[in-house]
Amino acid sequence: MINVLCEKIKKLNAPIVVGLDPMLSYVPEHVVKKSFEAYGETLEGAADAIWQFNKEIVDSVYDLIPAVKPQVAMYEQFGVEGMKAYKKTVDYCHEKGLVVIGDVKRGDIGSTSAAYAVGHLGKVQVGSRTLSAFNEDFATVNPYLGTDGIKPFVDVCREEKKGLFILVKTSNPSSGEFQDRIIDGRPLYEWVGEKVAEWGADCMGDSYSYIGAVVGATYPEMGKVLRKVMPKSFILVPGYGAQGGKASDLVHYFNEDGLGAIVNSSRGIIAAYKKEPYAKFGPEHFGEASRQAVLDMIADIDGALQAAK
Ligand SMILES: O=C(O)c1cc(=O)[nH]c(=O)n1[C@@H]1O[C@H](COP(=O)(O)O)[C@@H](O)[C@H]1O
Repeated sequence: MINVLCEKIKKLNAPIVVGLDPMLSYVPEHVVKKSFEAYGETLEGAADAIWQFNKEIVDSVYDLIPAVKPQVAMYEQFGVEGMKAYKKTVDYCHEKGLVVIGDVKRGDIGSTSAAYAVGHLGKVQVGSRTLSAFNEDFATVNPYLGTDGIKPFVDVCREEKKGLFILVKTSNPSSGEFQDRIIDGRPLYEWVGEKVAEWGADCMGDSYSYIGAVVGATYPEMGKVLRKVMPKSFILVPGYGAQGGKASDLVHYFNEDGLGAIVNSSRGIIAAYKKEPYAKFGPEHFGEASRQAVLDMIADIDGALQAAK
């Protein structure tokens, strides 16, 4: 799947991923109203609203982008109905030819990680049948438990030709509390980055490992160092847009081949219609607002990469 991701990025000249993080407050009133009329003010009504919202956004942008990243928490808050909307979203994005990065941030002791890996990336044995549950192409994983928490995910990825993005340096303000602590003379995030490179070393696609990393856009100096620590790891870069990351900050996350990183924006794209300069589209045309925001993001990142050459 890492090869597919690289090919799509090259073909579209768009190293970006649209984060499908649908809070109910981002869904325009006319969409919510319709879902509530059909299902009432219930968890099912909310789940239907976020699914209808996602569908229109995906229909509006799928031809411009290689991948989407649904964030499971936004669905999970609506319980089982929300998780059904998550699964519908994953399947619909696949129908549209998109690579799906399940932002599930899992990771536990080995046996539990194995179950997470099977549920999200692999197949589960049910009597005589082998069935897919969520079936995303990549998953985000938390490495805090160490190698035996990661290995079951790597094993499933190898078997299924899927991939991981492992948290190395996160974009949030408190990420330094632990991640920047100096251990044996080096920050923890560097140790984790080195480990990601090691875990991914025998998991190579054509040019990149399918065991990738997450490094936030909000720490560009650290991103520059981590690019060198993990030269073959694809880096998922969240934090562009709503969290303040700028295109010029991101150029060092890429390798000289122009690949090696994929930049996420969630709120900046899906809630574009709520803010300038996209408010002119109005809530009725939120999909068109998202499309324009995607076009602008692609041009912004391309401009920064060209300027850095
Ligand atoms: O793993 C992630 O995707 C992630 C890691 C990180 O360090 N920071 C981060 O913001 N994310 C996710 O990326 C998305 C960012 O959303 P926006 O800030 O709206 O673009 C959310 O789904 C976060 O959960």
